[in-house]
Amino acid sequence: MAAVLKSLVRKISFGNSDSLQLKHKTSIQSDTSNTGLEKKKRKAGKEPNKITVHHRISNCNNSAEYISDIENHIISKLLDTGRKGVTVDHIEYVDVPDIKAYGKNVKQENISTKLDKKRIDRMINFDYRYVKSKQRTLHKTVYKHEHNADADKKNSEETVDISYPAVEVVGHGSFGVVVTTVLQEANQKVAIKKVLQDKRYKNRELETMKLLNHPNTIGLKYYFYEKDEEDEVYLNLILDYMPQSLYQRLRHFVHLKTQMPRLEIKFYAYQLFKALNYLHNVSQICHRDIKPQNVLVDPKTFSLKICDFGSAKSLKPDQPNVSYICSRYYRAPELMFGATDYSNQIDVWSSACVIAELLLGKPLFPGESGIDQLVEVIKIMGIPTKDEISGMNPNYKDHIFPNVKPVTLARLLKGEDSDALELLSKALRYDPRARLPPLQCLLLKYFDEIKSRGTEAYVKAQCLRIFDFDVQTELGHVPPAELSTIEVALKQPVSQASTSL
Ligand SMILES: Nc1ncnc2c1ncn2[C@@H]1O[C@H](COP(=O)(O)OP(=O)(O)OP(=O)(O)O)[C@@H](O)[C@H]1O
Repeated sequence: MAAVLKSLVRKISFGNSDSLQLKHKTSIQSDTSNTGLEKKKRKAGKEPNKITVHHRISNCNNSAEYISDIENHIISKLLDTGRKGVTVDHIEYVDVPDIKAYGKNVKQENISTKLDKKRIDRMINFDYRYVKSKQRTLHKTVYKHEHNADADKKNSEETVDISYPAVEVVGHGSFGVVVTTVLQEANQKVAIKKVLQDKRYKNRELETMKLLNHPNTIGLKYYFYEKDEEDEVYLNLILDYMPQSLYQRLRHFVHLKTQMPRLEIKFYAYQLFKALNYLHNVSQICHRDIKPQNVLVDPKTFSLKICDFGSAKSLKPDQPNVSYICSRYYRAPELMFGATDYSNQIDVWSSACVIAELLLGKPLFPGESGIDQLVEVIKIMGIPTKDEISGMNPNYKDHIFPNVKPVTLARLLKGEDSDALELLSKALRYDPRARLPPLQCLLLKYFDEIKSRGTEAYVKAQCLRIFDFDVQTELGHVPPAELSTIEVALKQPVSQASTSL
Protein backbone atom coordinates (compact mmCIF):
# COMPACT_ATOMS: atom_id res chain seq x y z
CA MET A 1 0.00 0.00 0.00
CA ALA A 2 2.88 2.34 0.76
CA ALA A 3 3.93 2.16 -2.88
CA VAL A 4 0.47 3.21 -3.99
CA LEU A 5 0.49 6.03 -1.51
CA LYS A 6 3.84 7.25 -2.66
CA SER A 7 2.70 7.32 -6.24
CA LEU A 8 -0.25 9.57 -5.62
CA VAL A 9 0.26 11.85 -8.55
CA ARG A 10 -1.78 14.87 -9.38
CA LYS A 11 -1.44 17.17 -12.32
CA ILE A 12 -1.78 20.86 -11.76
CA SER A 13 -1.88 23.13 -14.71
CA PHE A 14 -1.37 26.84 -14.49
CA GLY A 15 -0.92 29.61 -16.96
CA ASN A 16 1.27 32.69 -16.86
CA SER A 17 0.15 36.14 -17.80
CA ASP A 18 1.00 39.68 -16.81
CA SER A 19 -2.58 40.71 -16.89
CA LEU A 20 -4.83 39.47 -14.18
CA GLN A 21 -6.79 36.40 -14.86
CA LEU A 22 -7.72 35.75 -11.32
CA LYS A 23 -11.08 37.38 -11.55
CA HIS A 24 -12.18 34.54 -13.79
CA LYS A 25 -14.25 31.96 -12.08
CA THR A 26 -13.15 28.59 -13.35
CA SER A 27 -14.45 25.25 -12.32
CA ILE A 28 -12.67 21.98 -11.76
CA GLN A 29 -12.48 19.94 -14.90
CA SER A 30 -10.91 16.60 -15.54
CA ASP A 31 -10.23 17.79 -19.08
CA THR A 32 -9.62 21.48 -19.73
CA SER A 33 -9.90 21.33 -23.49
CA ASN A 34 -13.63 21.86 -23.50
CA THR A 35 -14.16 24.32 -20.68
CA GLY A 36 -15.81 27.60 -21.51
CA LEU A 37 -12.76 29.46 -20.26
CA GLU A 38 -10.37 27.50 -22.42
CA LYS A 39 -12.57 27.99 -25.48
CA LYS A 40 -12.76 31.74 -24.77
CA LYS A 41 -8.99 32.01 -24.39
CA ARG A 42 -8.37 30.08 -27.59
CA LYS A 43 -10.84 32.24 -29.49
CA ALA A 44 -9.18 35.41 -28.27
CA GLY A 45 -5.78 34.01 -29.19
CA LYS A 46 -4.75 34.44 -25.56
CA GLU A 47 -3.89 30.88 -24.68
CA PRO A 48 -1.60 31.37 -21.67
CA ASN A 49 1.76 29.78 -21.49
CA LYS A 50 0.66 26.45 -19.96
CA ILE A 51 2.71 24.63 -17.41
CA THR A 52 1.78 21.30 -16.02
CA VAL A 53 3.09 20.41 -12.61
CA HIS A 54 3.19 16.78 -11.66
CA HIS A 55 2.78 16.85 -7.97
CA ARG A 56 3.82 13.88 -5.95
CA ILE A 57 2.30 13.58 -2.52
CA SER A 58 4.08 11.25 -0.15
CA ASN A 59 1.27 10.96 2.33
CA CYS A 60 -2.16 12.39 2.60
CA ASN A 61 -4.76 11.88 5.28
CA ASN A 62 -7.70 13.86 4.07
CA SER A 63 -8.84 16.14 1.32
CA ALA A 64 -8.02 19.34 3.23
CA GLU A 65 -4.47 18.19 3.78
CA TYR A 66 -4.19 17.12 0.19
CA ILE A 67 -5.35 20.48 -1.14
CA SER A 68 -3.13 22.38 1.24
CA ASP A 69 -0.21 20.28 0.05
CA ILE A 70 -0.94 21.22 -3.55
CA GLU A 71 -1.33 24.88 -2.64
CA ASN A 72 2.01 24.98 -0.87
CA HIS A 73 3.58 23.25 -3.84
CA ILE A 74 2.24 25.81 -6.29
CA ILE A 75 3.36 28.69 -4.13
CA SER A 76 6.88 27.37 -3.72
CA LYS A 77 7.00 26.87 -7.51
CA LEU A 78 5.99 30.49 -7.95
CA LEU A 79 8.63 31.62 -5.51
CA ASP A 80 11.27 29.60 -7.30
CA THR A 81 10.46 31.12 -10.66
CA GLY A 82 9.58 34.60 -9.41
CA ARG A 83 6.38 34.44 -11.44
CA LYS A 84 3.53 36.85 -11.03
CA GLY A 85 -0.04 36.81 -12.23
CA VAL A 86 -0.53 33.09 -12.28
CA THR A 87 -3.84 31.39 -12.54
CA VAL A 88 -4.48 27.83 -11.58
CA ASP A 89 -6.69 26.57 -14.37
CA HIS A 90 -7.62 23.16 -13.22
CA ILE A 91 -6.67 20.19 -11.14
CA GLU A 92 -6.64 16.90 -12.89
CA TYR A 93 -6.99 13.59 -11.13
CA VAL A 94 -4.56 11.12 -12.53
CA ASP A 95 -4.65 8.28 -10.13
CA VAL A 96 -7.12 7.08 -7.56
CA PRO A 97 -5.24 5.31 -4.83
CA ASP A 98 -6.17 4.00 -1.44
CA ILE A 99 -5.43 6.57 1.16
CA LYS A 100 -4.22 6.07 4.66
CA ALA A 101 -6.42 7.86 7.12
CA TYR A 102 -5.06 7.91 10.63
CA GLY A 103 -3.37 4.57 10.22
CA LYS A 104 -6.30 2.84 8.50
CA ASN A 105 -6.59 2.12 4.82
CA VAL A 106 -9.59 3.91 3.45
CA LYS A 107 -10.80 3.19 -0.04
CA GLN A 108 -10.95 6.55 -1.80
CA GLU A 109 -12.53 5.26 -4.96
CA ASN A 110 -13.90 8.57 -5.95
CA ILE A 111 -11.58 11.16 -4.52
CA SER A 112 -13.00 13.93 -6.68
CA THR A 113 -16.35 13.71 -4.91
CA LYS A 114 -14.66 13.55 -1.53
CA LEU A 115 -12.63 16.69 -2.13
CA ASP A 116 -14.10 19.84 -0.79
CA LYS A 117 -15.14 21.63 -3.97
CA LYS A 118 -15.32 24.98 -2.21
CA ARG A 119 -11.72 24.69 -1.18
CA ILE A 120 -10.59 23.74 -4.68
CA ASP A 121 -12.56 26.63 -6.14
CA ARG A 122 -10.92 28.91 -3.62
CA MET A 123 -7.52 27.70 -4.65
CA ILE A 124 -8.30 28.06 -8.33
CA ASN A 125 -9.49 31.60 -7.78
CA PHE A 126 -6.88 32.42 -5.18
CA ASP A 127 -4.90 35.56 -5.71
CA TYR A 128 -1.32 34.44 -6.24
CA ARG A 129 -0.24 37.87 -7.47
CA TYR A 130 1.61 38.98 -4.44
CA VAL A 131 3.73 35.90 -4.16
CA LYS A 132 6.99 37.56 -5.11
CA SER A 133 10.53 36.45 -5.74
CA LYS A 134 12.62 35.34 -2.76
CA GLN A 135 15.54 37.57 -3.68
CA ARG A 136 14.37 41.15 -3.09
CA THR A 137 14.54 43.23 0.03
CA LEU A 138 11.36 45.15 0.74
CA HIS A 139 11.31 48.54 2.47
CA LYS A 140 8.13 49.71 4.14
CA THR A 141 6.91 52.50 6.35
CA VAL A 142 4.64 50.84 8.84
CA TYR A 143 2.46 51.69 11.83
CA LYS A 144 4.09 50.50 15.00
CA HIS A 145 1.66 48.87 17.37
CA GLU A 146 2.40 49.38 21.04
CA HIS A 147 -0.23 48.13 23.38
CA ASN A 148 -1.25 50.67 25.94
CA ALA A 149 -2.53 49.13 29.13
CA ASP A 150 -4.22 52.38 30.04
CA ALA A 151 -7.65 52.07 28.43
CA ASP A 152 -8.08 55.85 28.31
CA LYS A 153 -4.97 56.35 26.26
CA LYS A 154 -5.07 55.34 22.63
CA ASN A 155 -2.61 52.77 21.37
CA SER A 156 0.30 54.60 19.80
CA GLU A 157 0.34 54.72 16.01
CA GLU A 158 3.73 56.19 15.16
CA THR A 159 5.29 55.10 11.89
CA VAL A 160 8.70 53.48 11.51
CA ASP A 161 10.69 52.18 8.57
CA ILE A 162 11.39 48.49 8.31
CA SER A 163 12.97 46.26 5.70
CA TYR A 164 12.89 42.55 5.15
CA PRO A 165 13.84 40.08 2.48
CA ALA A 166 10.90 38.79 0.51
CA VAL A 167 9.23 35.93 1.85
CA GLU A 168 8.56 32.30 2.50
CA VAL A 169 4.92 31.29 2.46
CA VAL A 170 3.91 29.32 5.54
CA GLY A 171 0.20 29.17 5.19
CA HIS A 172 -2.85 30.58 3.60
CA GLY A 173 -6.52 30.53 4.23
CA SER A 174 -9.65 31.99 2.80
CA PHE A 175 -8.66 35.58 3.35
CA GLY A 176 -4.99 35.83 2.56
CA VAL A 177 -1.47 34.58 2.64
CA VAL A 178 0.83 34.29 5.63
CA VAL A 179 4.55 34.59 5.03
CA THR A 180 7.51 34.57 7.36
CA THR A 181 10.55 36.78 7.14
CA VAL A 182 13.15 38.50 9.30
CA LEU A 183 12.95 42.20 10.05
CA GLN A 184 16.46 43.39 9.32
CA GLU A 185 16.55 46.30 11.79
CA ALA A 186 15.80 44.14 14.81
CA ASN A 187 16.94 40.81 13.36
CA GLN A 188 13.56 39.52 14.41
CA LYS A 189 11.62 36.69 12.82
CA VAL A 190 8.01 37.62 12.11
CA ALA A 191 5.00 36.40 10.21
CA ILE A 192 3.15 38.73 7.83
CA LYS A 193 -0.50 38.09 7.18
CA LYS A 194 -1.74 39.84 4.07
CA VAL A 195 -5.47 40.24 3.58
CA LEU A 196 -7.55 41.99 0.98
CA GLN A 197 -9.10 45.00 2.64
CA ASP A 198 -12.71 45.85 1.94
CA LYS A 199 -12.56 49.65 1.67
CA ARG A 200 -16.08 50.01 3.05
CA TYR A 201 -15.28 48.48 6.42
CA LYS A 202 -12.76 48.73 9.21
CA ASN A 203 -10.80 45.51 9.37
CA ARG A 204 -12.13 43.75 12.44
CA GLU A 205 -9.08 41.53 12.75
CA LEU A 206 -6.80 44.58 13.04
CA GLU A 207 -9.12 46.27 15.53
CA THR A 208 -9.23 43.08 17.61
CA MET A 209 -5.50 42.52 17.51
CA LYS A 210 -4.90 46.06 18.76
CA LEU A 211 -6.77 45.11 21.93
CA LEU A 212 -4.70 42.03 22.69
CA ASN A 213 -1.69 41.79 24.93
CA HIS A 214 -1.17 38.33 26.35
CA PRO A 215 1.60 35.71 26.09
CA ASN A 216 -0.88 33.17 24.72
CA THR A 217 -2.36 35.30 21.95
CA ILE A 218 -0.35 36.20 18.88
CA GLY A 219 0.99 39.75 19.16
CA LEU A 220 0.64 42.49 16.55
CA LYS A 221 3.92 44.33 16.02
CA TYR A 222 3.30 46.54 12.99
CA TYR A 223 0.81 46.92 10.20
CA PHE A 224 0.73 48.63 6.83
CA TYR A 225 -1.46 48.94 3.78
CA GLU A 226 -0.41 48.54 0.19
CA LYS A 227 -2.14 48.77 -3.17
CA ASP A 228 -1.69 46.53 -6.15
CA GLU A 229 -1.82 47.45 -9.82
CA GLU A 230 -5.58 47.10 -9.76
CA ASP A 231 -5.94 49.57 -6.91
CA GLU A 232 -6.99 46.85 -4.51
CA VAL A 233 -5.88 47.62 -0.94
CA TYR A 234 -4.19 44.95 1.15
CA LEU A 235 -3.69 45.09 4.88
CA ASN A 236 -0.48 43.51 6.16
CA LEU A 237 -0.35 42.46 9.79
CA ILE A 238 3.19 41.90 11.05
CA LEU A 239 2.90 39.33 13.85
CA ASP A 240 4.95 37.39 16.38
CA TYR A 241 6.39 34.37 14.64
CA MET A 242 5.61 30.86 15.85
CA PRO A 243 7.21 27.78 14.28
CA GLN A 244 4.17 25.52 13.84
CA SER A 245 0.43 25.20 14.11
CA LEU A 246 -1.04 22.50 16.34
CA TYR A 247 -2.36 20.95 13.14
CA GLN A 248 1.18 20.58 11.79
CA ARG A 249 2.50 19.38 15.14
CA LEU A 250 -0.14 16.65 15.34
CA ARG A 251 0.46 15.59 11.72
CA HIS A 252 4.11 15.08 12.66
CA PHE A 253 3.16 12.43 15.21
CA VAL A 254 0.47 10.89 13.02
CA HIS A 255 3.01 10.41 10.24
CA LEU A 256 5.42 8.80 12.67
CA LYS A 257 2.53 6.61 13.83
CA THR A 258 3.13 7.69 17.41
CA GLN A 259 1.13 9.70 19.90
CA MET A 260 1.79 13.26 20.90
CA PRO A 261 3.39 13.11 24.38
CA ARG A 262 0.68 13.48 27.01
CA LEU A 263 2.66 16.09 28.93
CA GLU A 264 3.05 18.22 25.81
CA ILE A 265 -0.73 18.07 25.27
CA LYS A 266 -1.24 19.16 28.87
CA PHE A 267 0.93 22.24 28.38
CA TYR A 268 -0.98 23.20 25.25
CA ALA A 269 -4.36 22.57 26.89
CA TYR A 270 -3.40 24.75 29.86
CA GLN A 271 -2.29 27.67 27.73
CA LEU A 272 -5.32 27.34 25.47
CA PHE A 273 -7.71 27.75 28.40
CA LYS A 274 -5.52 30.48 29.87
CA ALA A 275 -5.75 32.36 26.57
CA LEU A 276 -9.54 31.90 26.53
CA ASN A 277 -9.82 33.20 30.08
CA TYR A 278 -7.98 36.33 28.95
CA LEU A 279 -9.94 36.76 25.71
CA HIS A 280 -13.34 36.23 27.31
CA ASN A 281 -12.84 38.19 30.51
CA VAL A 282 -10.23 40.83 29.79
CA SER A 283 -10.61 41.65 26.09
CA GLN A 284 -14.27 40.53 26.15
CA ILE A 285 -13.76 38.77 22.86
CA CYS A 286 -14.97 35.45 21.56
CA HIS A 287 -12.52 33.95 19.06
CA ARG A 288 -15.19 31.94 17.19
CA ASP A 289 -12.75 29.86 15.14
CA ILE A 290 -10.62 27.81 17.52
CA LYS A 291 -9.15 24.87 15.57
CA PRO A 292 -5.71 23.23 15.40
CA GLN A 293 -4.72 25.44 12.45
CA ASN A 294 -5.36 28.57 14.52
CA VAL A 295 -3.34 27.50 17.53
CA LEU A 296 0.39 28.08 17.07
CA VAL A 297 3.03 26.34 19.13
CA ASP A 298 6.74 26.08 19.66
CA PRO A 299 7.48 22.37 20.20
CA LYS A 300 10.83 23.22 21.83
CA THR A 301 9.38 25.25 24.67
CA PHE A 302 5.74 24.06 24.46
CA SER A 303 4.61 27.66 24.32
CA LEU A 304 1.29 28.35 22.63
CA LYS A 305 -0.40 31.35 21.04
CA ILE A 306 -3.84 31.59 19.49
CA CYS A 307 -3.88 33.25 16.05
CA ASP A 308 -6.39 34.30 13.38
CA PHE A 309 -8.73 36.80 14.95
CA GLY A 310 -10.54 37.26 11.64
CA SER A 311 -13.78 35.79 13.05
CA ALA A 312 -13.42 37.17 16.59
CA LYS A 313 -16.15 39.35 18.00
CA SER A 314 -17.19 41.00 21.21
CA LEU A 315 -20.53 39.32 21.95
CA LYS A 316 -23.17 41.55 23.47
CA PRO A 317 -26.09 39.85 25.29
CA ASP A 318 -28.74 41.90 23.48
CA GLN A 319 -27.27 41.66 19.98
CA PRO A 320 -27.69 38.58 17.76
CA ASN A 321 -24.68 37.00 16.10
CA VAL A 322 -24.45 34.77 13.05
CA SER A 323 -24.52 31.06 13.84
CA TYR A 324 -22.67 30.02 10.67
CA ILE A 325 -19.22 30.61 12.12
CA CYS A 326 -16.47 28.32 13.39
CA SER A 327 -14.93 25.45 11.39
CA ARG A 328 -17.19 22.43 11.22
CA TYR A 329 -15.43 19.80 13.39
CA TYR A 330 -15.02 22.31 16.20
CA ARG A 331 -18.47 23.93 16.02
CA ALA A 332 -20.35 24.05 19.31
CA PRO A 333 -23.76 22.32 19.23
CA GLU A 334 -25.73 25.52 19.97
CA LEU A 335 -24.42 26.88 16.65
CA MET A 336 -25.71 23.75 14.90
CA PHE A 337 -29.05 24.41 16.59
CA GLY A 338 -29.04 27.84 14.97
CA ALA A 339 -28.55 29.89 18.17
CA THR A 340 -27.80 33.55 17.58
CA ASP A 341 -27.50 34.48 21.26
CA TYR A 342 -24.60 32.15 21.95
CA SER A 343 -21.87 32.99 24.44
CA ASN A 344 -18.07 32.89 24.67
CA GLN A 345 -18.51 29.27 25.77
CA ILE A 346 -18.50 28.20 22.10
CA ASP A 347 -14.71 28.59 22.32
CA VAL A 348 -14.58 26.14 25.24
CA TRP A 349 -16.33 23.48 23.15
CA SER A 350 -13.93 24.06 20.24
CA SER A 351 -10.90 23.92 22.53
CA ALA A 352 -12.07 20.65 24.07
CA CYS A 353 -12.44 19.24 20.53
CA VAL A 354 -8.87 20.33 19.78
CA ILE A 355 -7.53 18.69 22.96
CA ALA A 356 -9.46 15.48 22.24
CA GLU A 357 -7.99 15.49 18.72
CA LEU A 358 -4.46 15.74 20.14
CA LEU A 359 -5.19 12.75 22.39
CA LEU A 360 -6.88 10.66 19.72
CA GLY A 361 -4.69 11.63 16.76
CA LYS A 362 -7.81 12.36 14.72
CA PRO A 363 -10.78 14.72 14.93
CA LEU A 364 -13.28 13.88 17.66
CA PHE A 365 -16.36 14.86 15.63
CA PRO A 366 -15.43 14.61 11.93
CA GLY A 367 -18.72 15.66 10.36
CA GLU A 368 -18.83 15.60 6.59
CA SER A 369 -21.45 18.32 6.34
CA GLY A 370 -23.18 20.82 8.60
CA ILE A 371 -25.96 18.40 9.50
CA ASP A 372 -23.67 15.38 9.69
CA GLN A 373 -21.66 17.31 12.28
CA LEU A 374 -24.54 17.08 14.74
CA VAL A 375 -24.88 13.37 14.00
CA GLU A 376 -21.18 12.89 14.83
CA VAL A 377 -21.66 14.68 18.14
CA ILE A 378 -24.76 12.64 18.99
CA LYS A 379 -22.92 9.41 18.14
CA ILE A 380 -20.55 10.07 21.03
CA MET A 381 -22.42 12.36 23.41
CA GLY A 382 -25.88 10.85 23.02
CA ILE A 383 -29.12 12.65 22.23
CA PRO A 384 -29.42 15.97 24.11
CA THR A 385 -32.17 16.16 26.71
CA LYS A 386 -35.03 18.64 26.40
CA ASP A 387 -33.32 20.90 28.95
CA GLU A 388 -30.04 20.73 27.09
CA ILE A 389 -31.77 21.65 23.83
CA SER A 390 -33.46 24.55 25.53
CA GLY A 391 -30.06 25.65 26.95
CA MET A 392 -28.64 25.65 23.44
CA ASN A 393 -31.57 27.28 21.66
CA PRO A 394 -34.94 27.71 23.40
CA ASN A 395 -36.58 28.43 20.03
CA TYR A 396 -35.58 25.12 18.53
CA LYS A 397 -38.72 23.09 17.93
CA ASP A 398 -37.59 20.37 15.58
CA HIS A 399 -36.74 17.46 17.89
CA ILE A 400 -36.12 14.49 15.62
CA PHE A 401 -32.83 12.77 16.28
CA PRO A 402 -31.26 9.55 15.04
CA ASN A 403 -31.80 6.75 17.50
CA VAL A 404 -28.23 5.80 18.37
CA LYS A 405 -26.59 4.22 21.36
CA PRO A 406 -23.80 6.68 22.23
CA VAL A 407 -20.20 5.51 22.12
CA THR A 408 -19.50 7.81 25.11
CA LEU A 409 -16.38 9.84 25.74
CA ALA A 410 -15.31 7.39 28.45
CA ARG A 411 -15.14 4.49 26.00
CA LEU A 412 -13.45 6.60 23.35
CA LEU A 413 -10.79 7.76 25.81
CA LYS A 414 -10.42 4.52 27.73
CA GLY A 415 -6.63 4.54 27.28
CA GLU A 416 -6.35 8.01 28.84
CA ASP A 417 -6.19 8.86 32.51
CA SER A 418 -9.44 9.74 34.23
CA ASP A 419 -8.37 13.38 34.70
CA ALA A 420 -8.27 13.94 30.93
CA LEU A 421 -11.75 12.43 30.71
CA GLU A 422 -12.96 14.72 33.51
CA LEU A 423 -11.69 17.80 31.65
CA LEU A 424 -13.26 16.81 28.35
CA SER A 425 -16.57 15.73 29.78
CA LYS A 426 -16.89 19.01 31.71
CA ALA A 427 -15.93 21.12 28.70
CA LEU A 428 -18.06 19.17 26.20
CA ARG A 429 -21.49 19.77 27.71
CA TYR A 430 -24.38 20.38 25.35
CA ASP A 431 -25.75 23.16 27.51
CA PRO A 432 -23.26 26.05 27.28
CA ARG A 433 -24.23 27.18 30.79
CA ALA A 434 -23.11 23.80 32.16
CA ARG A 435 -19.85 23.89 30.20
CA LEU A 436 -16.95 24.75 32.47
CA PRO A 437 -15.57 28.30 31.97
CA PRO A 438 -11.87 28.47 31.03
CA LEU A 439 -10.60 29.51 34.47
CA GLN A 440 -12.43 26.60 36.11
CA CYS A 441 -10.86 24.24 33.55
CA LEU A 442 -7.42 25.38 34.73
CA LEU A 443 -8.25 24.26 38.27
CA LEU A 444 -9.03 20.67 37.29
CA LYS A 445 -6.89 17.77 38.49
CA TYR A 446 -5.73 17.14 34.91
CA PHE A 447 -3.28 20.04 35.32
CA ASP A 448 -1.87 18.99 38.71
CA GLU A 449 1.05 17.26 36.98
CA ILE A 450 2.48 20.55 35.71
CA LYS A 451 1.91 22.24 39.08
CA SER A 452 3.87 19.68 41.09
CA ARG A 453 6.99 21.37 42.41
CA GLY A 454 10.35 19.74 41.90
CA THR A 455 9.38 18.02 38.66
CA GLU A 456 10.81 18.74 35.22
CA ALA A 457 7.32 19.64 34.07
CA TYR A 458 7.10 22.26 36.80
CA VAL A 459 10.43 23.80 35.75
CA LYS A 460 9.19 23.97 32.17
CA ALA A 461 5.95 25.54 33.34
CA GLN A 462 7.90 28.13 35.35
CA CYS A 463 10.01 28.98 32.28
CA LEU A 464 6.80 29.61 30.38
CA ARG A 465 5.47 31.58 33.37
CA ILE A 466 2.14 29.90 32.85
CA PHE A 467 1.13 30.30 36.50
CA ASP A 468 1.53 34.08 36.37
CA PHE A 469 -1.90 35.66 36.34
CA ASP A 470 -2.56 39.36 36.48
CA VAL A 471 -4.94 39.74 39.41
CA GLN A 472 -6.46 43.01 38.16
CA THR A 473 -7.23 41.74 34.69
CA GLU A 474 -7.07 37.96 34.25
CA LEU A 475 -8.62 37.36 37.67
CA GLY A 476 -10.64 40.58 37.67
CA HIS A 477 -13.94 38.71 37.18
CA VAL A 478 -13.40 36.39 40.18
CA PRO A 479 -15.65 37.26 43.17
CA PRO A 480 -13.41 38.79 45.90
CA ALA A 481 -14.37 36.08 48.39
CA GLU A 482 -12.96 33.37 46.10
CA LEU A 483 -9.93 35.23 44.83
CA SER A 484 -7.27 34.04 47.26
CA THR A 485 -8.38 30.38 47.05
CA ILE A 486 -8.32 30.49 43.28
CA GLU A 487 -4.97 32.27 43.19
CA VAL A 488 -3.41 29.53 45.31
CA ALA A 489 -5.12 26.73 43.39
CA LEU A 490 -3.87 28.11 40.09
CA LYS A 491 -0.29 27.73 41.28
CA GLN A 492 -0.30 24.37 43.00
CA PRO A 493 -2.18 21.09 42.94
CA VAL A 494 -5.65 21.53 44.38
CA SER A 495 -5.03 19.06 47.23
CA GLN A 496 -1.97 21.03 48.38
CA ALA A 497 -3.84 24.28 47.93
CA SER A 498 -6.67 23.20 50.16
CA THR A 499 -4.33 21.98 52.91
CA SER A 500 -2.51 25.30 52.91
CA LEU A 501 -5.69 27.31 53.37
N1 LIG B 1 2.20 34.38 13.48
C1 LIG B 1 2.35 33.28 12.74
N2 LIG B 1 3.50 32.59 12.76
C2 LIG B 1 3.67 31.48 12.00
N3 LIG B 1 2.71 30.96 11.20
C3 LIG B 1 1.54 31.61 11.14
C4 LIG B 1 1.29 32.80 11.89
N4 LIG B 1 0.04 33.21 11.65
C5 LIG B 1 -0.49 32.31 10.78
N5 LIG B 1 0.40 31.35 10.46
C6 LIG B 1 0.18 30.20 9.55
O1 LIG B 1 -0.71 30.59 8.52
C7 LIG B 1 -1.93 29.81 8.59
C8 LIG B 1 -3.10 30.69 8.22
O2 LIG B 1 -3.18 31.78 9.13
P1 LIG B 1 -4.57 32.46 9.49
O3 LIG B 1 -5.49 31.40 10.04
O4 LIG B 1 -4.35 33.65 10.35
O5 LIG B 1 -5.08 32.89 8.03
P2 LIG B 1 -6.57 32.90 7.44
O6 LIG B 1 -6.46 33.43 6.07
O7 LIG B 1 -7.47 33.61 8.36
O8 LIG B 1 -6.90 31.31 7.44
P3 LIG B 1 -8.33 30.57 7.47
O9 LIG B 1 -9.22 31.21 6.50
O10 LIG B 1 -7.97 29.13 7.10
O11 LIG B 1 -8.83 30.65 8.89
C9 LIG B 1 -1.95 29.25 10.02
O12 LIG B 1 -2.66 28.02 10.10
C10 LIG B 1 -0.47 29.04 10.30
O13 LIG B 1 -0.03 27.82 9.72
